[in-house]
Amino acid sequence: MAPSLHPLIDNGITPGSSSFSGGKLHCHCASNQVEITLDSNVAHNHACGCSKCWKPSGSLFSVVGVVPRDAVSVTANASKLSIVDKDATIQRNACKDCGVHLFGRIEKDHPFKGLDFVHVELSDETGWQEPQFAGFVSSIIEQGFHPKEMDEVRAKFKAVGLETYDVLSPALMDLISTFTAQKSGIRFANL
Ligand SMILES: N[C@@H](CCC(=O)N[C@@H](CSCO)C(=O)NCC(=O)O)C(=O)O
Ligand SMILES: [Zn+2]
Ligand SMILES: [Zn+2]
Repeated sequence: MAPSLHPLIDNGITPGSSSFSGGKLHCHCASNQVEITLDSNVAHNHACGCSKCWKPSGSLFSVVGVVPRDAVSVTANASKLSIVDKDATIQRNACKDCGVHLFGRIEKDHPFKGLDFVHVELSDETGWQEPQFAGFVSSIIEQGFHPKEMDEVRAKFKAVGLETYDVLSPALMDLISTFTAQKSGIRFANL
């Protein structure tokens, strides 16, 4: 059987709703679930093949999007959260019991500072923005995926209408490079 990319992608993509304005996320614990309330839909939602983003078991990819950090609140069982890697750019807050990542926050100077990374599959609601592209695709090889099967993975994304990149999408890479240029003193007119 072909490996699962992600449950939100394998059987085709369901478009989100432009009027949807948020909902709740829950970890996978059977009881005392960590609950996060989001007062916003996600943006830049994407499949991520990197080794750091949380993936549902059996899936090669994570699906992760961003929300303004002011739109994120922990509304139950906050004491179960712990940061996976305090040195990482994205500080991923995971449930100590089930391992699910509830939100990832950037505290250092970074183009995405102010945005939290979240996984909408942890919500029962529908209307979340659908995945827009697949990023860090080649990174799955670093986790043991066979290099010769990469064409099949990229073809599956294409078949459901998603572009694949080995870092992030051009729009996001341009944002990162613009931030880096400005930090080094470059000023662009009419941005
Ligand atoms: N090949 C590495 C890549 C790890 C990586 O750089 N991940 C990205 C994307 S995460 C969501 O898009 C990143 O920005 N990481 C910053 C961080 O994780 O703190 C690997 O697979 O590990
Ligand atoms: Zn849990
Ligand atoms: Zn990632």
